[in-house]
Amino acid sequence: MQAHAASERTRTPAARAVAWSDWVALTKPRITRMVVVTAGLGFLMATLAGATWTWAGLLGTLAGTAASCAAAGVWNQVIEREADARMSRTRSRPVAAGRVSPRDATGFAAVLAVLGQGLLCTFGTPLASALAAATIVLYVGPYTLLKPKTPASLWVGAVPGALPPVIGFAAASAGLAGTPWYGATSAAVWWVFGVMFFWQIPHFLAIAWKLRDDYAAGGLAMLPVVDPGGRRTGRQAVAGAALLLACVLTPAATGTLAVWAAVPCALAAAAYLGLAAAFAKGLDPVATRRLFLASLAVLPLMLALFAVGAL
Ligand code: HEM
Ligand SMILES: CC(C)=CCC/C(C)=C/CC/C(C)=C/COP(=O)(O)OP(=O)(O)O
Repeated sequence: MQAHAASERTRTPAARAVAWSDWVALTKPRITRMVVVTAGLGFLMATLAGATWTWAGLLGTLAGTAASCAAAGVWNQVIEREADARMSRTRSRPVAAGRVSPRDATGFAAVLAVLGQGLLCTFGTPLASALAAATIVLYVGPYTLLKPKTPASLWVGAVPGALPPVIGFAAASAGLAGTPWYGATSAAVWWVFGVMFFWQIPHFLAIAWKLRDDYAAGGLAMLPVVDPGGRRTGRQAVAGAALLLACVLTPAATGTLAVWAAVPCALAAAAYLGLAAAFAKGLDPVATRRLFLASLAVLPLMLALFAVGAL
């Protein structure tokens, strides 16, 4: 019995069959789900602008985006395995915990990336595939590599975080270029990019402030780790929320977003800004939690309003 237990402990990850749950966990299913929803929103915006709707186009695009996002998440876990192993939130991840070898995970990511690009080229457009490839590169390259070095990684990571609606739009918009709708709706999609980009700043700073000890243990230079007093963290959260509000007011003023959609959107952004200001002032657990929870509520509301209110 003891000999058996010892041999269990000394088995390498490669020698043991990987459990299905670990393949699934490697794909970061929660972030992949959000990415699929926001890519679907971009696809919907293109079809509302007159692009041809097909189920094959939609499902192929969503599957291709999901596979691309999963590939990015798997590669990220290979690169960050040592940091992940030091943080309580991430130490049970499959590569960090040694249940999947970096080599197997890298192979899995490559298969997912090729599958994703194939699906996007076949059921979407080459432009959508190129944008997804660029999203993977930005996330796995600059963002992941900058995390241990500088808090500016957040502003870099917000780019791949905001690109999925643009990918969905590009996948559905074949044949749409040149039509009167195309220019207006593609402008609206870039405002959606802006909304998602700036929304992430308070979203993440609230999380990182709460988890600052964990990020410090992982050796990641998130803003709350290098700014223990929290002044810069609070200021950047307020700046992100203020720029988010500008991403609602500007398209409303230029006629890209209908006023009936812009009003509730602006109210949501203003409430988010108020909560970011309260967070910056107190930096207490209640204000931090409120800002995080508000981030989860305002994003779906604003994205839905942009999808139906874009002119
Ligand atoms: C720089 C970009 C981002 C970073 C660093 C980030 C980081 C995180 C982290 C660490 C959590 C876990 C919080 C916890 O365990 O308490 C989280 C939660 C969450 N994030 Fe983000 N996030 C980013 C972008 C996004 C984007 C683009 C979306 C949606 C499209 C999103 C949606 C969510 C949601 C819904 C949750 C709560 C539920 C869950 O954990 O899945 N995040 N985020
Ligand atoms: C279509 C496609 C390729 C989409 C990929 C987009 C993508 C992965 C966006 C994620 C945004 C982001 C920076 C999340 C945090 O990652 P993190 O590494 O800080 O999270 P962690 O701390 O949980 O590891």
